[in-house]
Amino acid sequence: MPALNVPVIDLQPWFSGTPEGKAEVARAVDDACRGIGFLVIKNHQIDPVLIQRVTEASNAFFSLPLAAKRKVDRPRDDAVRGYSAVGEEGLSYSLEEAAPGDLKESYSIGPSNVPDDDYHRGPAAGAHFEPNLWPEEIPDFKAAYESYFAAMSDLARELMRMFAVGLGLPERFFDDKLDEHISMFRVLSYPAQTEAPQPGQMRAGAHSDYGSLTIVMPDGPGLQVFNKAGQWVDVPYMPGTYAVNIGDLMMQWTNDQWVSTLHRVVNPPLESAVLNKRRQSLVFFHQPNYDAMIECLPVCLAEGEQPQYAPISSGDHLTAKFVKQTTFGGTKAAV
Ligand SMILES: O=C(O)CCC(=O)C(=O)O
Ligand SMILES: [Fe+2]
Repeated sequence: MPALNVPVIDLQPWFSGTPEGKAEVARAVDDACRGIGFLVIKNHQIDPVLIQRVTEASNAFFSLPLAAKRKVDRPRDDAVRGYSAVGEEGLSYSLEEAAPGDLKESYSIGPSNVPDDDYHRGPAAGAHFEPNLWPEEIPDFKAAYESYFAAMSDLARELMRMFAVGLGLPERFFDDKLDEHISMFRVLSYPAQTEAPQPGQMRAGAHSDYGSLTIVMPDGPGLQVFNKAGQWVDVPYMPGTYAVNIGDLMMQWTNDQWVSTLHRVVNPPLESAVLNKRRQSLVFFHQPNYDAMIECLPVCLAEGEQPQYAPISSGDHLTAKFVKQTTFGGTKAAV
């Protein structure tokens, strides 16, 4: 019987480092990834002061006048950097569903301090190491975002180690496929709603994520996940915890043994002064090195079973998702 609700997993035994503690956490993580594709983690070791700094820098950015935000506008469809305004992205486009744009604005960055060599700047790198944009109005913005990106990269590597142990692989199996990861960090700001949304319009429409895993720090409820019984259930909101989910790439790597689940962010009740307020979430989309090959893990194949997917590089997998979105959405693609 798969899990129908999102489990809360305490990572302390993993970080304490005993073999039993690590095995226990890895087993719980593996169960969650098979059953519902989502977990909430506590004792994740991320400094609350850093979370606060990024939160405040983001509050300051989204409070700027639109013209100031437009100075760091997303440069191109294939370059997810900088600012996107309300309604410019629709996550459900990736499902080939026509729906109005999401009721959110966002700011995105990728890796910083990228070396000027062929691997990072040559044609094979495509737009994966596109330079970041920085709003000059907020002094701590760049430092806070870069530190947070680095902290998330470390946590994601640790989660991938839990994944490896949970799947029965050596703990460091994924390490060399992540050391040049092409992840994205996005802060999403969902404004308080002043009028009823259009039919089908949400803060974030139903979608699955693309990459290996996503680490989300919301500042309030609203995130829901579609479980194997066909019900939308709330992801437990507990201040200070992260929601983690796996993306399509991880599902493919495990030959569908793990599930990349549909999720969405629902609208607040329009009339409620308490619940209808701006919602901000810090979202880290982890994506392996562009040249890492995503090829059915042998531990995920039963004897005589065939892989369901042809091997593909992480970079091509991501690019294919963007192409699908821009083609269908006809507007700037979301992540
Ligand atoms: O804001 C959230 O809680 C989640 C957003 C999300 O699922 C996404 O941007 O992919
Ligand atoms: Fe998502």
